[in-house]
Amino acid sequence: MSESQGGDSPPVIDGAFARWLAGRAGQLLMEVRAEVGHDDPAALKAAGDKRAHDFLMSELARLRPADAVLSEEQQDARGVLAGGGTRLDAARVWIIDPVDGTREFSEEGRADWAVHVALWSADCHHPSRLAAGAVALPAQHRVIATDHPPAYPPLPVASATGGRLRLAASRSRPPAFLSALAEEIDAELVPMGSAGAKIAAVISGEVDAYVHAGGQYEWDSAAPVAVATATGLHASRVDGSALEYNGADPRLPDLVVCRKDLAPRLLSALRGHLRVP
Ligand SMILES: Nc1ncnc2c1ncn2[C@@H]1O[C@H](COP(=O)(O)O)[C@@H](OP(=O)(O)O)[C@H]1O
Ligand SMILES: [Mg+2]
Repeated sequence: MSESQGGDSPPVIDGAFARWLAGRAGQLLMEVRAEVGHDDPAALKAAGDKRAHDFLMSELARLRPADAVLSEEQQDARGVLAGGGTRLDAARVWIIDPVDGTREFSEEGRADWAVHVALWSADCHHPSRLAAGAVALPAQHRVIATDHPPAYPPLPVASATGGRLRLAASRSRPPAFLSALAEEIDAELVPMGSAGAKIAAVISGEVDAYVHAGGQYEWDSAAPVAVATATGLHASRVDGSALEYNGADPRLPDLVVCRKDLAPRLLSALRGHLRVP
């Protein structure tokens, strides 16, 4: 059931639970799209955000009551949890983005938007401490998750035949240096919405890498980074340092996700574009 929406009853194992939760929120978002329509994009965005957020929050409260949650709508690290303490004292924190690629969600025909559900655990040995994660891509009819990580991506045809690399980039806010970087490594830019959809495109081998800088938050990348890492891909800050989650400040402004073979070349090229303090 690795690409399915999950079964009917909520799974006990966290990775399968993340898949179940993200898949169900995705189904709700498809219903919202059908009900509200695309005539008023702002109304559709607001309705989708609310329906998916309310569903994720109520299911997490019902099925994982002892865990904390970090989401776009609930990011205050100092907010006291039901059992006492704050998110920063919690052993387990769900990092969720009810709709990633909100703009694309509101645009008719676009499939580059996602639901993100990740679990940060103080006990996890990986530097990111992401113990589980799922990315639902409802309009692509798939959910990818850490319980059954997707296979390591094949070389995209262009790369395998010596053609240009393909770099996924934000449609609206690509890093200022990206065009120069792409030229330097002979890559073409592939504009796409949603961090989750872009990382899913790296995982499937549709593109070679996703590079972002200039602003983003933990919920934009936690779930897809959990899946990419479980798949065996490289995921780091653009300076090569580790991605860390559940910080007091949820800003996590940059990242690069790519195949392991490409990481040294991409990080070396990126170094030339980073401002050294
Ligand atoms: N410069 C920036 N500052 C803050 N958030 C940014 C950003 N660039 C991208 N993001 C966020 O990262 C996600 C993917 O962006 P993009 O589609 O442009 O690649 C979006 O999340 P949301 O859709 O959840 O708001 C977007 O808001
Ligand atoms: Mg987002």
